[in-house]
Amino acid sequence: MKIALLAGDGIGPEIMEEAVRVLDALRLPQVTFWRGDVGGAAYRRHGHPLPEETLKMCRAADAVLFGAVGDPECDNLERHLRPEQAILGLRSELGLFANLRPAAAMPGLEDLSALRPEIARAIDLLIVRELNGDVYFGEKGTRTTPGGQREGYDVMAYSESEVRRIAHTAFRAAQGRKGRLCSVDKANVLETSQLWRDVVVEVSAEYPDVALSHMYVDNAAMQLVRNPGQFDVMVTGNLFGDILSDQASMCVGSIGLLASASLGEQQTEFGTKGLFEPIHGSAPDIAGQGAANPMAMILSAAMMLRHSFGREEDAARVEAAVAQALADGVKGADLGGTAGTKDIGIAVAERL
Ligand SMILES: NC(=O)c1ccc[n+]([C@@H]2O[C@H](COP(=O)([O-])OP(=O)(O)OC[C@H]3O[C@@H](n4cnc5c(N)ncnc54)[C@H](O)[C@@H]3O)[C@@H](O)[C@H]2O)c1
Ligand SMILES: CC(C)[C@H](C(=O)O)[C@@H](O)C(=O)O
Ligand SMILES: [Mg+2]
Repeated sequence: MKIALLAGDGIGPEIMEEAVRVLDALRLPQVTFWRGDVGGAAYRRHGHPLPEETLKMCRAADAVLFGAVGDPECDNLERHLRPEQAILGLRSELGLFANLRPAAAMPGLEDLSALRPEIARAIDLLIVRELNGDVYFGEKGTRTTPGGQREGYDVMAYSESEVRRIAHTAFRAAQGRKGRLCSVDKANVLETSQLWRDVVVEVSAEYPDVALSHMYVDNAAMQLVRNPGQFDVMVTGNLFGDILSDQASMCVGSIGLLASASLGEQQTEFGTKGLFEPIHGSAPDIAGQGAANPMAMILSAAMMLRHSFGREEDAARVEAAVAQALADGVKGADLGGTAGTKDIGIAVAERL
């Protein structure tokens, strides 16, 4: 099992260390770790946020464990050299079009939520976010209007094949859960969304056992706070999924808790090749302080064990250890506690 570790920027290296601690503690057979440079750190060393050797390493690996990228000192670089281009580049180069972002309340830990416990208790949802298209990857640039003003533009587009393949992923996910799928779009305004909705409806004919509903994204943002328990699987585009998943994290408790899997179609001898990362970023405001919560990173490693290595039992062990650590009061500052990054990693490893 070849795992590429890309720690990246800011809190990335701190949280990655704790995920590796937990993986080491599992004593998995035949694991090889490769370490690669990515993001602002890679730009400084190699002049590019996604150096060719890092991409090569990721192509050769069975799975990629990714920390975070983003560095305020790089915010004025030309866009193609900015740290964020590394994660966007990996997602598209590796064909990772399906981003699974689960958000579930942990029993007994509903008081972590920013919502009232009786509302938070019911949260058990999965956001299926399309990851290779949308306004992220359309033509973009700046130009001058006829009136002489500067104008920025980013083209939003989805082709029907892009929508179809993520719809299949979402329907299949719903079949394995409670059988409900809510497609989130902005079809009342956007042509891209109308096509999205039409294609999702077409695909639904193949899944008569899944109850499909549609919701506009503004309403979905409101419903996530009003009654998040109504959702089972939500499927949406790249931009809406990015925003809604950060919001969902606070419904559970903290952005430091939410993991993700980015999957494509490539199979390895162990499972589906994927990239696994917390949904949060490099958190420059707390980087270097040992204050970041590594749980989202550790839970991303659990998702890797499940999806890329078929090790469901180990994945469940890690998830249970995280829940137990929280139940025992091991909380980072993001959850109002005092535990540091390393304390949390050690506490999880001890509870495996
Ligand atoms: N996939 C990625 O690598 C990724 C994701 C999101 C943002 N980013 C990048 O990260 C940089 C910072 O972006 P941002 O501030 O908007 O988002 P962020 O997710 O990095 O941080 C938002 C807030 O949440 C806190 N936070 C995030 N993760 C935490 C953790 N594990 N423990 C405790 N607190 C945590 C931060 O301290 C900050 O206050 C930017 O450069 C952005 O582009 C990268
Ligand atoms: C860093 C950025 C490109 C990224 C995204 O927008 O996809 C991040 O916000 C995420 O959620 O993974
Ligand atoms: Mg995001």
